[in-house]
Amino acid sequence: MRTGGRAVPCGTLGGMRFLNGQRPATDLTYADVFMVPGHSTVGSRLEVDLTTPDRVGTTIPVVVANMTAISGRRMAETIARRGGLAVLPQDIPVDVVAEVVSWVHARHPVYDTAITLAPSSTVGEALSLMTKRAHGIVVVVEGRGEDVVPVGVVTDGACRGVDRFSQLSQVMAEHPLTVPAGTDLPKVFDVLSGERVSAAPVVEGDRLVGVVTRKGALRSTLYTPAVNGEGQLLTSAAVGINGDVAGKATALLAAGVDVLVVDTAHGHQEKAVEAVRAVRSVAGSVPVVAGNVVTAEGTRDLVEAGADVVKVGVGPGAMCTTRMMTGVGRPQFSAVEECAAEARRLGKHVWADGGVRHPRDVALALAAGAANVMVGSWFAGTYESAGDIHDDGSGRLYKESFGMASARAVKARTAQQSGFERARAGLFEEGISSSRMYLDPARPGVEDLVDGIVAGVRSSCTYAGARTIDELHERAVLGVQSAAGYDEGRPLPTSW
Ligand SMILES: NC(=O)C1=CN([C@@H]2O[C@H](COP(=O)(O)OP(=O)(O)OC[C@H]3O[C@@H](n4cnc5c(N)ncnc54)[C@H](OP(=O)(O)O)[C@@H]3O)[C@@H](O)[C@H]2O)C=CC1
Ligand SMILES: Nc1nc2c(ncn2[C@@H]2O[C@H](COP(=O)(O)O)[C@@H](O)[C@H]2O)c(=O)[nH]1
Ligand SMILES: [K+]
Repeated sequence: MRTGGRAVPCGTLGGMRFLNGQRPATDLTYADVFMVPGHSTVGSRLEVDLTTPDRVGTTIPVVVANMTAISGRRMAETIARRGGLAVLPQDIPVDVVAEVVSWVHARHPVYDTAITLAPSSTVGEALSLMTKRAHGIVVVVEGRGEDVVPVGVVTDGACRGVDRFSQLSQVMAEHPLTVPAGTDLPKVFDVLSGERVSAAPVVEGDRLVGVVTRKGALRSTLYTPAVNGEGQLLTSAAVGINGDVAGKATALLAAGVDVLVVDTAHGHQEKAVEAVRAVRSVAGSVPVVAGNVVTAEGTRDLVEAGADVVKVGVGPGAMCTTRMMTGVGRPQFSAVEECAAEARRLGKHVWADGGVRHPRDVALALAAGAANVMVGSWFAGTYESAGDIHDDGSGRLYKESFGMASARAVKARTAQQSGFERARAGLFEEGISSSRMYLDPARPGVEDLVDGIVAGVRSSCTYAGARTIDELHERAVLGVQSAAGYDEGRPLPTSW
């Protein structure tokens, strides 16, 4: 594609613009801006294709941030099944990453992994495992390993008011409804609805292969899993910029990692640029994502070092104290807009990283030009995040989250160093060590949050008249609003 004799990568004609051409003099963040509807020929939100233009393999623009309290194996499996990607943190030892990656690659692209226990297991064990996943059942099985046969199903309701030491054989529903693998998904939905069960084991012959819920069957008709060339659920892992970067990247590649992320707070430092070069030199065709930066210059340096995707965001994260500690950072909407424009000029892409609290923020990041959006803390308060679940005493469930530059994370990351070095590193904390992320009782699973994001973004696209993420960026018209303007957009749960 050519404009005025200058080669422009596909999808960059136009780009977003400000209402009445009024580009503000100050930098903006998501809450500062709104999108105005434009003439649209997109007749249905289902006509919108949210496949990301960064070609990493995601079919929705959602990447789970590489944070220890959030991104683990269950998050990776669940989010990839719906088309997103979870990045495993740099602090996880390579052998553990290898084990997680091969486990995620072996998951079913349609059916959720079952929580299984033996008939002799206890109600206490079932209750402690039930909150690890959103589907709400434990499948009681006979047999070992991968070859198990379901003999019963236990729900949370069946465990209520029962002694925690009771055996599951005493409380399980025997001869449960099972769904043969491959059954037409609308039919699965109808059968589960007709039988008034929310979830059922899926079997091949007698053998358990997973669990399907009514919502899961519905979702599988709306979402396309993110998979690699072998059809396995997509995986990603982060590598830091210290030590033997090429060696660690090589080990991650040998483990089967599908997308590599070079992760550091200050991506526009020489050490980070060298780390990107080192990773690029061993990565072959595997996409390399690198960050974080907030300027066109930073973007250019990382792209020139070999990044396919540049990660944008300094200081917007919910666990992040960088701006309060240092005064450094940049309001995220403007950071994404500038970096995305530079990356597109170079034929590359950016991920918007941090500060996402509502579906609107994802839509606005894409309008600014991001190809994908990274979400951390918002997903901490879900069944699938890596942390353990707690009750705050009033019955509300929460998970603990912490920043990756917090004293807590630094302590874990520097465990191999001397006490002196660890104490010194701990002085430079730029994140909070403990926060409570409550589960929303109406949306306790990460897929519930993804449903909201995807519904919101599909709708944004039709308001803008866009069928794809590239078109949303090209067609978006943005305005700047006051705090009162933002407030007006909030729903009102009670009268005023
Ligand atoms: N997006 C964001 O706003 C931020 C994200 N984070 C996240 O926290 C985690 C830890 O990252 P990071 O702190 O880079 O740790 P890393 O362990 O990855 O190492 C950072 C390296 O960069 C050097 N460095 C130089 N200047 C800085 C600086 N201003 N801030 C941090 N390091 C600097 C450090 O040296 P030395 O220690 O000797 O100074 C160290 O060698 C990552 O997951 C990162 O993404 C952290 C902060 C901001
Ligand atoms: N300055 C810090 N930034 C951090 C820390 N831990 C994570 N992060 C960044 O935040 C995003 C996720 O943002 P969120 O608003 O969705 O939670 C993550 O990808 C990192 O870039 C930290 O300790 N300090
Ligand atoms: K912050």
